[in-house]
Amino acid sequence: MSDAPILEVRNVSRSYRKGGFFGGTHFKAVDEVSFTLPAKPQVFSIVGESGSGKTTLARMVLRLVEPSEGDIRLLGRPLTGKEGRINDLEFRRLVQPIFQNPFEAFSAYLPIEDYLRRTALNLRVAKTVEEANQLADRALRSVNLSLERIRGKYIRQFSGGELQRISVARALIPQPKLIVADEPVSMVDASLRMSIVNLFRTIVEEQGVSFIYITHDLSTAYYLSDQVAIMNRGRVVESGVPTDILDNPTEAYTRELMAAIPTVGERWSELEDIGRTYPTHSSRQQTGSNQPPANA
Ligand SMILES: Nc1ncnc2c1ncn2[C@@H]1O[C@H](COP(=O)(O)OP(=O)(O)OP(=O)(O)O)[C@@H](O)[C@H]1O
Repeated sequence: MSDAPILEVRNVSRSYRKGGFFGGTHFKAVDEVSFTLPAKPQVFSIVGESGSGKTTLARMVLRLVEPSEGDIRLLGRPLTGKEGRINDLEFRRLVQPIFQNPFEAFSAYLPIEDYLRRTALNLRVAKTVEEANQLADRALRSVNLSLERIRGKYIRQFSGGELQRISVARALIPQPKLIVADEPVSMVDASLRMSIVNLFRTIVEEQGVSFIYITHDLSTAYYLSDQVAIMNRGRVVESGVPTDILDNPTEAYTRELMAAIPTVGERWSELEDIGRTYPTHSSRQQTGSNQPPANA
């Protein structure tokens, strides 16, 4: 296995224009952000309020938006620029997205199995339909589904939670190194959120895939992550392991974030419940238990 970090984000900024063409000003949606995902697979969460720059940062890592300044490297190789840039096909095999709305991730007119097969063939990780079927089935099985179970079905025949699990399966088809998940559970029924979040953890541990988990939800970030970065107005204001950051926030903004979210009372009592029912990732590491909660 290569020792190169999976991802290095170095002093990355993205500017946009605000206001009219005449008299408008530029502002930085992302302002000199740096972080590293080491070679060892992990979940890195980026947490912040709406407008803090999380999606812009995710889109730069996904190469959907060009940084105005700075440098992003995947496995030591630049994502942008001319020298040694990873080509598009290779990039899409290495890095896969999961978006907020699973209903927008698939065509309404194509049976899901066709979509998954096409993903395998387009990414050239399968040469034949038979191989594509095998890859799709393997990916579906890792999210507790199978090709058999989705055969002939269209998106309207699935719930949001099932469809988001299929989005995870789609992302797993090329066996990527990194999945960038932007608010992946915010549109999923609350009762199913933990099962999807637990799935991410299992995928990290069993398949060696790293995750960037973008969320405004501190409780799932705390539970799931190896590292957390708190974003405010385009900047990372605090980062580290979740117990250090969220149990002893040093930044006023982090404390505000914990206090200002409208559902905060429920959130943090929910977190205490999570702690009781589901040990956090770091407490699991301490006890050596790797088991997801029985009811997740
Ligand atoms: N293409 C764009 N043109 C102009 N401004 C933009 C563009 N994309 C994002 N912005 C602005 O950049 C800032 C950060 O937006 P971004 O979507 O990255 O934040 P976010 O933290 O992901 O918020 P949310 O959770 O609401 O998606 C916002 O002020 C947004 O309006």
